[in-house]
Amino acid sequence: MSDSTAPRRATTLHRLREMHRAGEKIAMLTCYDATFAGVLDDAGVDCLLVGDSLGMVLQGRETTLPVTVADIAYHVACVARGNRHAWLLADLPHGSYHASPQQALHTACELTRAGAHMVKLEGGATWAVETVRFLVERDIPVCAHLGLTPQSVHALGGWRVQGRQAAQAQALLAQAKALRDAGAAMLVLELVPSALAAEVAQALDIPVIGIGAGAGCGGQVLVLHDMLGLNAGSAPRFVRNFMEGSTSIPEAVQAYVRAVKAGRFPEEGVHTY
Ligand SMILES: Nc1nc(=O)c2c([nH]1)NC[C@@H]1CN(c3ccc(C(=O)N[C@@H](CCC(=O)O)C(=O)O)cc3)CN21
Ligand SMILES: CC(C)C(=O)C(=O)O
Ligand SMILES: [Mg+2]
Repeated sequence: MSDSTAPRRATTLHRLREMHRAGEKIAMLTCYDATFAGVLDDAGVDCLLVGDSLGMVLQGRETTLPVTVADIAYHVACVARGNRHAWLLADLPHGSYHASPQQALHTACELTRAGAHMVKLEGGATWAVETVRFLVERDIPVCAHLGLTPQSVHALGGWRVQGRQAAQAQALLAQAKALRDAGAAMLVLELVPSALAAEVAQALDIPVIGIGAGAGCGGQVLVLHDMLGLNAGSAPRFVRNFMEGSTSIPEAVQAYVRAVKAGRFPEEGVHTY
């Protein structure tokens, strides 16, 4: 934990690497507007992600696939106005980076113009690795995303845990290393068994941020609405409602940050696979 008397500085990529080397867990939440950006930033959330999950939680769609670059850019601009310290990531939405590295660069620049510090893209196939390299060579920080990649939900056959079979697990580990070698500065691992996530996190020197991937990761991310209990009944198992035991939203977000930093969330066997 940093000295609470020192003025808080903006979270940079350099600072995230320092935190990771020092073993401090990184707390990330999704965020889609200026008011919540201020609340999350004040509560000590290190990274805000304008996720394409906004298609589901804000737009009411069944999947993230219909989300456009304009949708993400609009919410990035909103979040950037309310944020003061947090590192700001934006998802590259479905179909906005698959055609070519040039298309990915064009999309990434739209989002950096809107205020994003880093872009996140899904997948670990050769084309995705090449796209990561292309962006990083042009000084755009990139976060990779493996495991359950929601933009592939139809190809994967649903919201299913990934990497349960040994061959799948080895492929995921190899893809993670290739993405790191291509310059990805962060990796999100979604819905994978805890043991595999811990193995990946240990094999890489970059922060691995888990969602449904166990406490062996270098940090955690949740969808904001889920951790505020707004998805009750239909929330996946890896979600914890931090409004339980809190009397306000800022308090719930602080509880999330504390639980992540202390390694108390996620709990093995409760929120894990
Ligand atoms: N509100 C929200 N939260 C999320 O975490 C989220 C989204 N939306 N949208 C995009 C994806 C979809 N996600 C999901 C959705 C459902 C499950 C789910 O029901 N999983 C089962 C496990 C299935 C298995 O064992 O293979 C579960 O019981 O948790 C998981 C992730 C994660 N992402
Ligand atoms: C859940 C996170 C990792 C995400 O990609 C999103 O919110 O879109
Ligand atoms: Mg996403």
